[in-house]
Amino acid sequence: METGALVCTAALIGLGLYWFVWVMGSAEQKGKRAVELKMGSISRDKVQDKYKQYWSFFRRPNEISESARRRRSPHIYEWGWGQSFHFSPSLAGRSHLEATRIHEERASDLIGARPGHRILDVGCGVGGPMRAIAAHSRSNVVGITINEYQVSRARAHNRKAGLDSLCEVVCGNFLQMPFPDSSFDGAYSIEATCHAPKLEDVYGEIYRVLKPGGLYVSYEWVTTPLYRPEDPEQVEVIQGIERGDALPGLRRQDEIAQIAKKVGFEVVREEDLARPPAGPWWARLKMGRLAYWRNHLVIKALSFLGIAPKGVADVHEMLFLTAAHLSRGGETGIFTPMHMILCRKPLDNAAA
Ligand SMILES: C=C(CC[C@@H](C)[C@H]1CC[C@H]2C3=CC[C@H]4[C@H](C)[C@@H](O)CC[C@]4(C)[C@H]3CC[C@]12C)C(C)C
Ligand SMILES: C[S@@+](CC[C@H](N)C(=O)[O-])C[C@H]1O[C@@H](n2cnc3c(N)ncnc32)[C@H](O)[C@@H]1O
Repeated sequence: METGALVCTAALIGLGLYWFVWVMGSAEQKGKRAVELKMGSISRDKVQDKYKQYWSFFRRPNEISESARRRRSPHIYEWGWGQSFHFSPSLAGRSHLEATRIHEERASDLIGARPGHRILDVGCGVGGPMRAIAAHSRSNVVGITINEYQVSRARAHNRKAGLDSLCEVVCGNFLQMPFPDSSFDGAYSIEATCHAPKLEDVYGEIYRVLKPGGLYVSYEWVTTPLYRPEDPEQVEVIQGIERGDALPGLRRQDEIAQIAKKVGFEVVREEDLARPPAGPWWARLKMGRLAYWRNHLVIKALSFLGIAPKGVADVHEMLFLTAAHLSRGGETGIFTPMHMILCRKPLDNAAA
């Protein structure tokens, strides 16, 4: 390349990086530097290995190690999406942040969280929902996540938001929770229990730690009755979602209540919150198409310059593809990430 062209290219990359890293900041925290971009709790030199391990998981799902599962959630989510790792119906005249908060407060209202209550957040991520619910209900929220990096992020965000007296975060497996029986007044899970290989295992644990009479609400990722497993195009979409989001396999909508009942819950209400008149939850993914390309180019440049760890660009590309599968699943109505189920642990009859 000629010297002039080289200088121009370098200047363009430099300007682009400056604009993105210092001017744009993250989805939720303007001014945060993209150079802080790292892959959850994975050290920078291991990102590429973990990316390969991630794909091999789909060939040998039973062999994935505990440490690999702990490290699956990438920091790209927080950087590109915000502190709440879930979808919400879009609302006319409201920002994504507002729509997200409203979707979270709805869960809090459904379980009747109030001051003095001890509420469990199953699979709490970096705590976006936990802070919204604690602030809205003034209840004490205890979150559990298997990802150590998320625990430290969630605790830091709680302190920063001045909510650390109401919010507590525990590192642990929601299939074997370190809590005594009947120790919570209510519980919720937002787009997290889809990670459990067997839903009855996590629902059984939630049932155990809830007090009799306590309510539990979950927003589940499921295929809808519109899904036709004999249609190869639809299968490609559903498998793309499962692969891209490291899921053990999506459940059918009609399986959820059966499983809840099987572990002992009474099912109070069930509703797909994505159905009209709800606005499309996937709109946010579609609207960001330009932004994906911008992020992609910057990540490529950061990797090339050695600022971002190797493998981030691969993860980003995989997420880009996943976003297309998710949007398609939403548009065709064969998939929903917000099948709401509200359950109650029956009152202890023996004690009555
Ligand atoms: C509930 C889960 C996570 C759901 C979502 C929070 C994430 C699913 C797909 C993710 C993303 C896709 C595209 C990325 C984009 C290419 C990048 O430039 C910026 C980040 C994305 C928008 C990213 C953000 C998080 C998701 C929407 C699963 C794990 C059960
Ligand atoms: C998509 S994120 C949703 C996070 C959060 N509910 C939110 O909406 O921001 C899924 C969460 O489930 C957690 N998770 C997955 N498997 C888990 C397990 N076996 N035990 C505890 N947490 C788990 C992940 O670490 C992550 O925090």
